[in-house]
Amino acid sequence: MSRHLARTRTRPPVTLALPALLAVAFLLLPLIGILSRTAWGEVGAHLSSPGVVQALRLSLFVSLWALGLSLLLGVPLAWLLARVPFKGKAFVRSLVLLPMVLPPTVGGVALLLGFGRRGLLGPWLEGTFGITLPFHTSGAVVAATFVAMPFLVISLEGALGGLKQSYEETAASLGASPVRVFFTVTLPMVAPGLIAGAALTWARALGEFGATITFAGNLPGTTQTLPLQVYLLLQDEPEAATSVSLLLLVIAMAVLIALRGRWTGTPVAARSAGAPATATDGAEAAAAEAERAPGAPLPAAEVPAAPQDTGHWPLHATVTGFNELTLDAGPGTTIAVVGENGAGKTTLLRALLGLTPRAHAELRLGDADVTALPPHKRQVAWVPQDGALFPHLSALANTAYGLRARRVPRAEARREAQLWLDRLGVGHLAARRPAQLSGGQAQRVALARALAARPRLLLLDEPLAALDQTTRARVRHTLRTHLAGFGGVCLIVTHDPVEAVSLADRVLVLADGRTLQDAPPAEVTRHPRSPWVARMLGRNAWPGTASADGFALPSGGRLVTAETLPEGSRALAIIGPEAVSVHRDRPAGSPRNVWQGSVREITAVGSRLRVLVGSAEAPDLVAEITPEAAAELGLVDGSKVWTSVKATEVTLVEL
Ligand SMILES: Nc1ncnc2c1ncn2[C@@H]1O[C@H](COP(=O)(O)OP(=O)(O)OP(=O)(O)O)[C@@H](O)[C@H]1O
Repeated sequence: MSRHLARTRTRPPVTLALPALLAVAFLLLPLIGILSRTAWGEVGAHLSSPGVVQALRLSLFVSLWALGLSLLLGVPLAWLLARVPFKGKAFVRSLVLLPMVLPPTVGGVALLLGFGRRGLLGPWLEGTFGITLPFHTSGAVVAATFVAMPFLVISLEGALGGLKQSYEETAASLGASPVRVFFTVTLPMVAPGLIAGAALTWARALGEFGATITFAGNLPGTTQTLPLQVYLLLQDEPEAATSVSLLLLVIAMAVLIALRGRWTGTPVAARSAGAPATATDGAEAAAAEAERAPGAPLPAAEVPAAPQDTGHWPLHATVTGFNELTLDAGPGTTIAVVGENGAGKTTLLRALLGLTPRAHAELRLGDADVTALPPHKRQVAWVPQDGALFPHLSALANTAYGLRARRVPRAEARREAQLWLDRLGVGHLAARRPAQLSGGQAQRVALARALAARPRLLLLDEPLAALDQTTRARVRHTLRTHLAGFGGVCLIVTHDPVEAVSLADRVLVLADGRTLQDAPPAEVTRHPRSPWVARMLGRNAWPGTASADGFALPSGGRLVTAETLPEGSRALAIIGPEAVSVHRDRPAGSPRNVWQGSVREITAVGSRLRVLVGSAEAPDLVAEITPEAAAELGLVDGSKVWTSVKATEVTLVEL
């Protein structure tokens, strides 16, 4: 394999390879110079001389302080730049980067004019705190911090930028305050970027020269750090200077090799950092689940008692902005939210969470008006599409997260979390990290985590979308069982008609952010109010106008119907695919709607076939027939057929 790869690897063009090699040589030569001129026998003596030891100690002291200050100031600054939109952000970012491109001596002059004795802040610092920065070790710290902090800020900002915000938003929906979210979710998840930035910052502070000598001076034991020593030694003892340079070189190289380029802000890679394995790992995940028999949901009789608030939380919401709608639902109602792409489903959920300025929700849960509350105080739990399990926490710690955020003692929170995991059939996986779970298992843990947070409103954004068919059916069953005991309202965004019809008590159809239909599944299936919903539910839906003798199609065709609507009213004619008959020859008999056409597509749905027939006389029509019937008719793509629909099988829905 590797030999094959070596053979197929393309040779880089000489015009690019040559300058690149020259660049490497250009960077390498000075290092070779140091190595070749080092008096290896005397390195020990040079590095242990009192002056060097003193400078080394001072360098470590100054660089560690500079690192501490950079962390203290730079971490919040990086967070602000990455997370908060504000005016002048480009200017602040340029300001952060400035010390990286400014000649360090110019930086030193600027520091003198800012913090020096006669600088802007100097007299105040001296008068109030008795602090004089120049010619003092604290001055060396300030100079080192000035030049080194940008490395921390850009590295961390890059890492924060690559972190999906759904983790932090989910944490907030589980009740964690912004500060708690920052320390328990954000920081651990960007730890590689933070560590890399910190290492670079420290290395840069250790090597700082120009700003220090200009601003803090070159006083032995006070501000004379190792790089300043090198400069002095170069004049009197060049060999000692080479030995000290070698030391700094080794430290810098060691830091860079250890980081292996990570400082440029590598985002947390989905799978490796612990995002759940998508269950589209398919058969493998399903097989793994089946194999772990203890993972099957518990039969209702064996389900441990729900450790949740036993309250009942009706919902009343008035949403304005992109979404314009009012929603009322009794406790325990499950509502499927459906609509075309861009209809405003996610925006509605985010408005209820208080997470978007694009829509505003006046929200009442039970007796409490939570409109003015921030997301973490609303008790509205959210399960985003990918589950957003925190990759650095075990399934148990993930599930206990909401309880811990509500200050439930650790032991109690873990006990309750374990109960929820047991209820959802994943109790045996409590110790696993999300990366070690299949998609179906991860979704159950995400659901357990949301329910354990004792929400009063539950929002599930396409909870089963990432799962394969087998796992999807199993998790749907689990979901139905456990939503049954939930005392609040549950909104499930879905594109899957089976999910909408089988899970929900009501289907809320959105179009352009508004309610197009809000009715029980049976009613929506029978009387869909838009062609899109009808098609989503697998039905034929033809828009047209009611006429005296039936239904007029815009193309000029006519439909014979048993029911009638006031003449001229706009309506949808709904025809179930099972009500469409397919024939080889023109059918004779009772009054029927009959069209001639040709088969455009045949697809399998479960044990039946759906046949799409195109016709010049009527819109496209889908028929559902058995494979045996299809074989008898000899149907293939392009077959000439006749379709018929009884007048009594056409339902008219006034628009
Ligand atoms: N942050 C945003 N800024 C501006 N417009 C946005 C933003 N987020 C969404 N939109 C727009 O708002 C509309 C509704 O988006 P939303 O994500 O709520 O739709 P959806 O029904 O969830 O769609 P989908 O089924 O594709 O997920 C879309 O037209 C979308 O382009």
